[in-house]
Amino acid sequence: MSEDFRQQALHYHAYPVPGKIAVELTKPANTVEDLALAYSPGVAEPVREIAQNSENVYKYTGKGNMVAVITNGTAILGLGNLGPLASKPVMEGKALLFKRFAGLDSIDIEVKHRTIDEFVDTVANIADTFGGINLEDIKAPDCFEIEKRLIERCHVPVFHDDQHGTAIVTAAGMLNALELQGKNINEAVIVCLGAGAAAVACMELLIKCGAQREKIYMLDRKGVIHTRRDDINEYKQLFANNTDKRTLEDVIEGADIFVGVSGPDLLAPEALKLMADKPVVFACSNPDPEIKPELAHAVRDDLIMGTGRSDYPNQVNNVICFPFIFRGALDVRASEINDEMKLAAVDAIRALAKEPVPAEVVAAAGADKLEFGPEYIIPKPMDPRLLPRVAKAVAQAAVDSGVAQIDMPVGYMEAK
Ligand SMILES: NC(=O)C1=CN([C@@H]2O[C@H](COP(=O)(O)OP(=O)(O)OC[C@H]3O[C@@H](n4cnc5c(N)ncnc54)[C@H](OP(=O)(O)O)[C@@H]3O)[C@@H](O)[C@H]2O)C=CC1
Ligand SMILES: CC(=O)C(=O)O
Ligand SMILES: [Mg+2]
Repeated sequence: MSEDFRQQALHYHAYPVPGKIAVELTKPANTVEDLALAYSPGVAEPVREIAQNSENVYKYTGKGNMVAVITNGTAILGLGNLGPLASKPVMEGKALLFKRFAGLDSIDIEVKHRTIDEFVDTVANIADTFGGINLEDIKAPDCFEIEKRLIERCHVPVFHDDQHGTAIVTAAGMLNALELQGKNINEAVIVCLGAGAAAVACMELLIKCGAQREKIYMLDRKGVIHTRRDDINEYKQLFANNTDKRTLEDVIEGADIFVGVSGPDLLAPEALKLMADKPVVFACSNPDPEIKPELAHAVRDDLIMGTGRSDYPNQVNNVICFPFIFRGALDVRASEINDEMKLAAVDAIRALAKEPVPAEVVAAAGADKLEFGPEYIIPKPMDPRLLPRVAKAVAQAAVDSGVAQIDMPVGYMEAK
């Protein structure tokens, strides 16, 4: 990152007011009459209504349009465990994206805790305040247990974005990229560098989309995860491959797919050269990918490449999912975000990439043209069609799979 860009980023966050989000009022609060309605005595009326029937909270408060972004700061992007306070700009960033792309109000909550029990208790005890809980940047394996226990305890959808948001976008982009490369996910040999939150969820969803578990080679800091290792947790164990291969160089030879959800600059150009013809390389580590696109393209001209960043083509980043999946889930008051909803999001994102792109999106992307192909496998985050398409598909899937607690709103997303 250049010094100039670093200064720009710091300036953006500091001015004209510190941070990226604030609270806005939705009702007038100017006169004595306004205050009598907003506060005492008027506020007592919705209190009584909600106390009588808890569903009224959706009628009289902002709960149904509010998502909490909650973290402990243990896996901030690819920067690692820098603690709750340092994670705040990222969490405010997620809140900004919820509002900008899906009109959802969102607040960041950074939790200091000693044990998993303490974190789960903290979140479960405040969960009813919100329409949904977006867990963010919590390291593996803790994130798996935390999410499972919160889903059991909370009455609103709980979704760990780094797992499922990333997996949905990766699957959508991957299926499109493979189609362009003339390859089939069922036969693809897959290397996944990283064995944490994003890695495990991405590989599980690719398997649901047709990938074969035994053709996946997952690696952590110690190398390939294989059946003779005795130092792996139960989540890595699911990907223990019965192989003699031990290093990235061993497994990447002849591989069709590389998914990087690990850290910066971990894929050497020499290793990339060993992949099969027409490979797909998603170097998703943020802010610095496993290999820079310019380096990758310099050594191969037959690859399709994606990164997590906005400033390269093919941004494989959970921003293309989380605002829209929560919009759909909240609008039918889904009790959870299930596999049917996740797969509906994959299909909707995939399909949109194949449609002609509106001129304003092309302009906002700073591109001359955007057309389904190696440099455009996935929609741009600022594509306004993502909201109606993904939210509607997700809401419909929630209704069809029986987790929606209200009917699909009449004409839902049709005007958009
Ligand atoms: N583009 C996107 O939308 C997203 C990108 N990401 C990126 O993915 C990365 C991981 O995030 P997340 O899964 O949440 O974090 P976790 O902490 O849960 O997992 C990190 C994983 O990366 C592995 N790893 C770290 N360094 C190396 C290395 N040198 N060699 C091999 N493996 C390594 C760790 O290995 P070990 O288990 O041995 O510690 C661990 O398995 C981050 O860079 C993040 O920015 C994450 C979510 C979304
Ligand atoms: C994009 C994101 O959520 C991450 O890198 O952690
Ligand atoms: Mg994240």
